Amino acid sequence: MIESINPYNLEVVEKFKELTKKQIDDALDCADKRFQSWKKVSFEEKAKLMRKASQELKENKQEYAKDISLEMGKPIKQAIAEIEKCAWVCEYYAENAEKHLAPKTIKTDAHKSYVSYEPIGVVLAVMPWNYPFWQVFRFAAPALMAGNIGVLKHASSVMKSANNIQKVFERAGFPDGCFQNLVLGSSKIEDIIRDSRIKAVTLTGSKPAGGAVASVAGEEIKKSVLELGGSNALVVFKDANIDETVKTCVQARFQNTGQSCIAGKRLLLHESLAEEFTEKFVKQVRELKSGDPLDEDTFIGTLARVNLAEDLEKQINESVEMGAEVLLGGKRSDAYLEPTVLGNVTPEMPVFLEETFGPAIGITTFKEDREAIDLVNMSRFGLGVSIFTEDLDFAESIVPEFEDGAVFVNELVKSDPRLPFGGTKISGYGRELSEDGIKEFVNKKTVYFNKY
Ligand SMILES: NC(=O)c1ccc[n+]([C@@H]2O[C@H](COP(=O)([O-])OP(=O)(O)OC[C@H]3O[C@@H](n4cnc5c(N)ncnc54)[C@H](O)[C@@H]3O)[C@@H](O)[C@H]2O)c1
Ligand SMILES: O=CCCC(=O)O
Repeated sequence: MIESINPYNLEVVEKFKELTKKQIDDALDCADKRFQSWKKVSFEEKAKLMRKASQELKENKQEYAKDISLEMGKPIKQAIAEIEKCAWVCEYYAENAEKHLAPKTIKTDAHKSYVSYEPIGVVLAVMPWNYPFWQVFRFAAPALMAGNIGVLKHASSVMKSANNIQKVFERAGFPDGCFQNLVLGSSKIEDIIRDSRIKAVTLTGSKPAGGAVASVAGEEIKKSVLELGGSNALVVFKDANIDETVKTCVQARFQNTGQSCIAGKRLLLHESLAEEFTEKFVKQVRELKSGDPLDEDTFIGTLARVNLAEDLEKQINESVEMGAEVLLGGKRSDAYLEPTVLGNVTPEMPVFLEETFGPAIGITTFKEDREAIDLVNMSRFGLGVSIFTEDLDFAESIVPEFEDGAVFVNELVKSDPRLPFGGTKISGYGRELSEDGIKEFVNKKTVYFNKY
């Protein structure tokens, strides 16, 4: 059985029976058969269904959000915002997919030559628990609009949300088999990737999971997209607007109780403003309200599982043993970890070197701009970086210096359906969202006409 456990009170939310071999086979058959008809459906018809999915999400956001909060401890207001963002991505692709995938004429010596973007078939999505709806919708909306079929292997701890996502597409009127949730543990993934009915795989999650999935896909010569972890830096240069930057950095680190791949996890402060900034930052973090995720006023919930809070506590304790100073928090109770701020953090410490997936941040100071850039690039991760300065020309001049998939100036790194999203280095490869995202799982077919 697969279990969802409420991390706030440790009660079982629901149990789910894993699919049998025969049920998996039937689901893949259904998906494969559906592809034969779905690939011929017009953009207009697909867009109509995708807009219905958006409507369904908006009309029932409370119901879906409550299950997210119960399964992984996300504060309810943030869970509702997640559902609203899913509605947005559905609308975005309903509106733009046809434009993104319009054939592209290329002038050559041919009578006519162009590239057409065609669906490839059934795509497996292996997804994490931190944004149980959003991670899936940002794959599913473009995939379905491109004419592909989606099968989902979600994190075991959010299986109710996974079933709810299938329900959204069913309620919207998508034909059977367009999108199915497979109730499975990760040990079954290898066989599914190797199945000839699966044409490609996308994984959002950790490096070990990404490596395991990509190796199998590689052996089978199947396309993969990996959206993995991050350890984004928040770099505050000496001329930054301190009050605005403090607010943005608190959001960047502590929203979703710190469980976001693109959260700002390393705070790099110019030494000239470090004292004032740290004082204001710690004050605002202290004011964040922890509590029951179902309470509208709660901003910090629990982590999604007790072991995740234990892992983070260990990273904090080891960093403290190496010389970091606890400026706030640091204590854990079951899946709850106090919002934590550490000072005197150096690059050898776990909170700098590793990804910290929860409400904790380490502060490191720098003297020279070059030193800040080097500290950012020192990370093995490369998802994104936020830089804060009033001098936009300076900001623009250093953008090429960063090795990350995204640079945000005076803003936290965030995902937006209109912009490509993805990383470099061990944060993965490929892009989601925007035109780049929808073009990951299509056959870019070269068409060439000669005329005798
Ligand atoms: N880049 C992004 O967009 C992004 C977004 C969210 C989370 N993440 C990352 O995800 C991690 C947290 O999520 P998580 O704990 O659910 O990650 P995880 O890697 O443990 O799990 C992600 C998914 O992969 C599956 N999985 C795990 N091990 C596997 C294996 N060996 N073979 C096949 N499948 C396997 C899981 O069952 C789950 O469905 C963090 O590192 C975070 O940064 C990245
Ligand atoms: O966890 C990573 C993705 C979060 C987001 O897209 O906002």
